[in-house]
Amino acid sequence: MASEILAPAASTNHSAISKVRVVARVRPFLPLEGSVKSYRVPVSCISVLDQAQISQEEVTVHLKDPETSRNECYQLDSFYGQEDHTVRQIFDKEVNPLIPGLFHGCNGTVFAYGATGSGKTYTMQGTEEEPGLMPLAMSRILSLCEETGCRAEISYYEVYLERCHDLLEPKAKEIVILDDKEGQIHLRGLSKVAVNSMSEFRETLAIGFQRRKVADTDLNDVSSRSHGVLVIAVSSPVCADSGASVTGKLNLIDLAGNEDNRRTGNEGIRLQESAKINQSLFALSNVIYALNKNLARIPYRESKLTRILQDSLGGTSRALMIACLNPGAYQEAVHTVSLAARSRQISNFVLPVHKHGTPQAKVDMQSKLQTWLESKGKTKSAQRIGGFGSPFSSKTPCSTASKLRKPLFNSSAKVKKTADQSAWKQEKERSVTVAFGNLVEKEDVVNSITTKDHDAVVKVKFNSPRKALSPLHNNGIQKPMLEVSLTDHLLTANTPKTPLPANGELKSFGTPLDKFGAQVSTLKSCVAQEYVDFLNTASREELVELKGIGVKMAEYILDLRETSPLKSLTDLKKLGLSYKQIHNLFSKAARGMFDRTEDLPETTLSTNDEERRCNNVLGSVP
Ligand SMILES: Nc1ncnc2c1ncn2[C@@H]1O[C@H](COP(=O)(O)OP(=O)(O)OP(=O)(O)O)[C@@H](O)[C@H]1O
Repeated sequence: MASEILAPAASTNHSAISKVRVVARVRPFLPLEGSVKSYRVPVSCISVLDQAQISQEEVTVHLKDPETSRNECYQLDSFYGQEDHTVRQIFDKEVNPLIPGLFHGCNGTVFAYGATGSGKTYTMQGTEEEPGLMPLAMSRILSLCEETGCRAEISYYEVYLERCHDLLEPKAKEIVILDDKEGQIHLRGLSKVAVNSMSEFRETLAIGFQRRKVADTDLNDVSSRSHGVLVIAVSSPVCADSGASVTGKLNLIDLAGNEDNRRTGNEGIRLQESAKINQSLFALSNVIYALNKNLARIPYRESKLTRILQDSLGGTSRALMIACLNPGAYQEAVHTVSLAARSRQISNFVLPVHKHGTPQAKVDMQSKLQTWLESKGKTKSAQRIGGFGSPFSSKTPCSTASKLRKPLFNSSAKVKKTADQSAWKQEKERSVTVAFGNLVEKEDVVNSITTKDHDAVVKVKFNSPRKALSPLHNNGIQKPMLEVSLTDHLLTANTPKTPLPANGELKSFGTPLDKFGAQVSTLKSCVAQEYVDFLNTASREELVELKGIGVKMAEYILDLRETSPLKSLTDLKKLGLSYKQIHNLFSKAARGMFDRTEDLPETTLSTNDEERRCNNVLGSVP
């Protein structure tokens, strides 16, 4: 057994394209369920269309609302119904096959996804009587470690209110999520504990379980308020010849559940937790959507959860998703299974992670991947895999994509840059364009831009379910200035850095009043854009100093602008600031600019003073 496990990766071919495997697990009805709604035996809304399919490679999951008879079908990889009582069955068929790969340096991720109360924690942690996937996996890994002389270490952390906390060795400092140039995720500050036996494992983890945030809600007495992640790392002994060691990691993730707050009865902190949970799960659905649509930019940075799952969705880990289902909750089941079905389309490119990998090996693997993709007619995916998380790429995930995006900004966005704008800023603004591709309400293609850079033609589609910041197409289109009201113009001013029109250009505006109106309008637009630029570059402290932006909003802006810099002041509205707050923010920034003379401290201003003030304002316009 040991020799089979430690055989070189090449001979056992652990490097491969690996689709995310998705299975459904339906928990049984709980004692109180069913009797609440009626006295009849409760009927499950979830079944498999053809029972004979269960042993096949694909199953059709049928969801039917017993009250309205609405129904839907989805294809998944496997199905575990209410009658399959043991988690061991899932372990043997689904998780166990991932374990030998760890000993070759391949990473694996198992994550339980589903609505609150659907049985995620039960499946992952289990109970004393029925161990869950976490202890079952540890037990198997320990027995293989014994045979092979490998070492096992565990880490356990939670993502609570968008912050990562070590649960084995609590610290004041948050754990920092980093990715290396090969796209691998690293957690700075996370402790590791060596584990040699199951009793050590249980003892260590029990403390972590107690520290994890759990609370009583109307839908679950022991509802997880955080995403909990157990990492089991397996390291081979250091090779005497090469000094190399191989480490493979298994992430076992118990996600917090989607919550419908009309039903949870959540208030106060529970509601805040719930908002963060739902936000991160929404980010997860955006990532899955973007991967399925082969979008050039995958919004991993929208939440901590998607950051930690980055390597498992479109990266280099093997991944298993367990869609946990409550048999009495039709709408929740539709939501969970539809996302699960979409996750099945995602491909990862699994390869062993050797601490001392040779460049030659990487090049060979790249050509292998390229050949495979070309044979499948999937060269677009090759670009993505090359760009996101591929160990073949020496560039950061953004760099490949931004190369593709570059011409978009030169030709269609028509952004006028001042000489002092840094390359960093340009890069950020580039990423805005594609980021907005993911932010439009309808799933239909609502806009597409074709542009040329050298010989390549890049077509970017804007087709995502989410609406957030300004869509790109606003960028190049300007309303005639005189038709725009003052506040309208301030809040939508997204023509960056337009210099004031020269007198000659204003002739077409007709009367002197029209000209003046146009100049004022442009001026405001410039100041608004300056302000947006400031918001995109200011430090946390500078943001906090702004009236109306508290610490939380400052941090939210910092987080968000990493991937989707603000395009206009309207974006602040979409971040949750009220119209009045934005107005106050802006008017403070532009104080003095529009004051009437009687508002000023001096009652009279000389022409020179007015000129000077005007020059000051104009001086800020590039
Ligand atoms: N297979 C099962 N057999 C028996 N009881 C189960 C099973 N799965 C779940 N349960 C019970 O259902 C309830 C909800 O399960 P659990 O806490 O695991 O849900 P969850 O999805 O983790 O919820 P949350 O997202 O709120 O944390 C618990 O009381 C649990 O004991």
